[in-house]
Amino acid sequence: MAKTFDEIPLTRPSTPLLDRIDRPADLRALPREQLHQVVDELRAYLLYAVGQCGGHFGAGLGVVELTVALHYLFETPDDRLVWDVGHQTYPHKILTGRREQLTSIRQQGGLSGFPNRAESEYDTFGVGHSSTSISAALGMALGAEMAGRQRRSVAVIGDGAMTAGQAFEALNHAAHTKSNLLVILNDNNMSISHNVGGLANYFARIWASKTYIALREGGKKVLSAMPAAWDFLRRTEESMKNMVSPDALFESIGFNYIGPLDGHDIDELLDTLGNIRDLKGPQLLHVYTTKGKGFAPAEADPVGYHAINKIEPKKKLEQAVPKPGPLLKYQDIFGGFLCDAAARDARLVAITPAMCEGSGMVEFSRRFPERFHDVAICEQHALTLAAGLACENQKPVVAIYSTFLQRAYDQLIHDIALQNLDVTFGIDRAGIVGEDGATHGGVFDLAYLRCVPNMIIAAPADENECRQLLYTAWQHPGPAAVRYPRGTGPGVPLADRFNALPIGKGRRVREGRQVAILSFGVLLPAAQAAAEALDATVIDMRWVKPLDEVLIRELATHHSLLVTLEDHQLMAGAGSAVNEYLAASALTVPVLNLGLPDTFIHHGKRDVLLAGLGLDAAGIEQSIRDRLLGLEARAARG
Ligand SMILES: Cc1ncc(C[n+]2csc(CCOP(=O)(O)OP(=O)(O)O)c2C)c(N)n1
Ligand SMILES: CC(=O)[C@@H](O)[C@H](O)COP(=O)(O)O
Ligand SMILES: [Mg+2]
Repeated sequence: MAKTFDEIPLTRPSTPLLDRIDRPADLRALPREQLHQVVDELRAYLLYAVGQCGGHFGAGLGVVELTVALHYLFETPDDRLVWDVGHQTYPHKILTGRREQLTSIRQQGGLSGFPNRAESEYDTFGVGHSSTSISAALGMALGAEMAGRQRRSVAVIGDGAMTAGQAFEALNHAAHTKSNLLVILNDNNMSISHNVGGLANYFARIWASKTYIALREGGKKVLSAMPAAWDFLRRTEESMKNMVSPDALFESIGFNYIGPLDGHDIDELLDTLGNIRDLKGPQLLHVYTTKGKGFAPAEADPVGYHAINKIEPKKKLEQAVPKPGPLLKYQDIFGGFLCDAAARDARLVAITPAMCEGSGMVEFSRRFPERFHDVAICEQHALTLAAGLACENQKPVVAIYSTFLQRAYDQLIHDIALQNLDVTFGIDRAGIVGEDGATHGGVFDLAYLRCVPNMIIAAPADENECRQLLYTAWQHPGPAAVRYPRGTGPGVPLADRFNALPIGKGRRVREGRQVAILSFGVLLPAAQAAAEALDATVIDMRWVKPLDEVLIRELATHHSLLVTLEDHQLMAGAGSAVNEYLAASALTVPVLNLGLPDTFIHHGKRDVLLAGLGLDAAGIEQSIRDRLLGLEARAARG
């Protein structure tokens, strides 16, 4: 039985076997009997390492045995192992040559928090957004077949990730191609929240039936001596089997279903995987695991321990679970808006694709359960569901991370904007998100929203403006989006009352001369600091669409340099919108656009990354000074 822990070790545990494993071949050289010790050492080291640096926690603990078994029986990296979401791959990274770097994970210059092809040959596919693993693994299987290569292809997907449409698109196609593909369903009955939906219930019933079968097997010996009782059980068994036959769903679409197995029984895993790894055609192995396995507090609170902060020495364990601080997070501003607006208007209904906690919706879900919908990891469904609600004159709000909204772009255009339906988007994690890195960057939403007719888009500068702009957007009788970042604001007090702000109107923050800084969103404080040094005008633009064109025209007339500032890709962002207006209006004032360059911004601390990109006060000031010098030099040349 695997060892369990009730504290996160603050000193590195002794891991003599693990220390000898610098790549899976070293693991495979060990006798099978030693794998129990490898599992215990790997779990102990994982606890220690994540305690040292913070990061995703429960999911990795839940796949320690599975990771060992997979790298032991499959010839990785030649056999392709594709993880889904990838937040559970810290054990995988430890076994594939990154044990000593694990404490650098999610830090600038350190390991990525997800599999990354540029990081290791064992990271066969870059993930971070869920439900892509089966498609990718099938593509690899087909690719190997085309190349005449004999290699195995394995996708490891969680029960949460399995709720997304793309997972079933891939299952459907795999059944069609009949490729040699192993899909391992890692079922811990958890998403980040508790998993929801018919699929989750189905999986739970399978497990219940497993218990039933164990009872039946156990009972057979006793009952067979009691014909009447045995007859009753057999009749009951028929009805139970129809209700919970585990293979019904997957077998009926063309997969050979195996399981469910105890995903923490390394011997059962090794035996089963050893038997099925060379079976032909699409196979689905269903394993049951516990999120947070082996660490009692995480097993008891898999939501709270989905990710943890770095454990500060001498601080108690509870410091590990992220707790609210003195400043409000933007997600909490959003949650407060939802509750206050819902209390006034029964038409408010809120939807999240499996991000209830991260979107600040826990209180709303408790106070208004009948108007709260966690639709599982189903962003496309979330948006069209909102469209349907709007058709019935409800006023739906979709809470969605900027990066995950990318997955439902057609639904936004085709189902909502084209029909000009009254759907409000609370777009969280807009801008650089920090430790989650490039897969989670919320840096494209202005580009992909701005060009959609009927959309209006707001970018608040602080907590109070966020609340008021959310209310304004929600009041608006059409598609409206408000984007705000991960983390806390500058501490601006919230006005109790809702106060709808004029749509498309900016706010003068500082009167200056020569230079006007047009700030779109939360970089306003940095703009203000730079403006003090430059005696520049500062505008909180508030709206990316519609732009405050009257204000821009006035600024262009009275300043010799306009500077746009945004936490978004420069290409097609808010600055581009200003440029387009100036060009269309034949206004020739010089413009300096400040924002994110045309590259992916990898993991690190958000503020440090922003400073590194020249988007802190010093960087903004320097960029403006450099541009002014350039203008002066050009003027001097005549
Ligand atoms: C498209 C997409 N939507 C949402 C998320 C956020 N997210 C990360 S992990 C997770 C839960 C995944 O559940 P499961 O696959 O069961 O993995 P577990 O954490 O239970 O091991 C979610 C919703 C994501 N990564 N990608
Ligand atoms: C793996 C994944 O996609 C989520 O766990 C994500 O990391 C959550 O991000 P936040 O921490 O910003 O809520
Ligand atoms: Mg799960």
